[in-house]
Amino acid sequence: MICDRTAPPVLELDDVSVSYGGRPAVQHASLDVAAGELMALVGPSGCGKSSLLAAVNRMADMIPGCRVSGDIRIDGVSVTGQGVSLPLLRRRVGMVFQQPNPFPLSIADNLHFPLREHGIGQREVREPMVERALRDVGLWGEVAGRLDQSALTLSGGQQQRLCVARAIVLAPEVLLLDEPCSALDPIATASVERLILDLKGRYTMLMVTHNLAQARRLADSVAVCWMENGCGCVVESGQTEHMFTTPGHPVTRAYCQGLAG
Ligand SMILES: Nc1ncnc2c1ncn2[C@@H]1O[C@H](COP(=O)(O)OP(=O)(O)OP(=O)(O)O)[C@@H](O)[C@H]1O
Repeated sequence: MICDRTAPPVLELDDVSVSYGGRPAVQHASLDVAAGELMALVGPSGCGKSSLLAAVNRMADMIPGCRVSGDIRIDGVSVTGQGVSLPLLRRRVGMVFQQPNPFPLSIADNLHFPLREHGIGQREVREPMVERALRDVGLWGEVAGRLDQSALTLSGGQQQRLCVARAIVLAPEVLLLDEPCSALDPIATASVERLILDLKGRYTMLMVTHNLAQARRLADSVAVCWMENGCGCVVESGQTEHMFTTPGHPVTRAYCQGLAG
């Protein structure tokens, strides 16, 4: 599947603001991510990129003093209200963090664990799901003979690909990636970038990156966050090549050409 911009977006952020202890961090952010699209969220440090990701999967709910307003919809249904099941939301929205963070369990159990947590109790049902996820991230050939070994014995790039496998084993509708390569060396970065390219079209992804060249290499679309009046905002979003070659906003022009930020 190629990303389909004619269909209604899978992920919508509609006038989203996030504050901590009453202090605004990001205000009035609106974004649409189409089915199968990879959108890169770029911008200087502190302009609220991670806060927006935390609003989508409601990790923000766990941060004392953090308040999110506006609406976030997945497949047209709001995920911001009181009645939303957070376990179900976490199943629908996978997340990969900057630092590879496999559980201190075996390679296989890193994937069995979330499946068990979400009620898939029978090992014989889980096993093919685990294998499929490991194949999807290109790890199966590397780990098939050592599934019982600790995940911590894997290299950094393998650990991050395992974390992607853990995020997709539950077949989420949306995948959030928070600087997924920034803690990796160039070789591991290349392997994770190849994986992200491979997942494009199959998952709807929102990825924070500081690496503009990476955003240009990987993303279908780019949203630029910026600080205005001491608070983060999204100044412009659009298709990647347009954002790098003919952006509409002077901030985008300066940032994407490396003149600011
Ligand atoms: N748990 C928190 N408590 C208080 N303030 C926070 C918290 N998390 C983030 N902030 C503040 O919110 C603002 C936005 O931070 P956020 O981490 O979302 O920005 P970012 O663009 O992702 O930055 P970076 O690129 O450095 O990761 C910053 O001023 C930050 O200090």
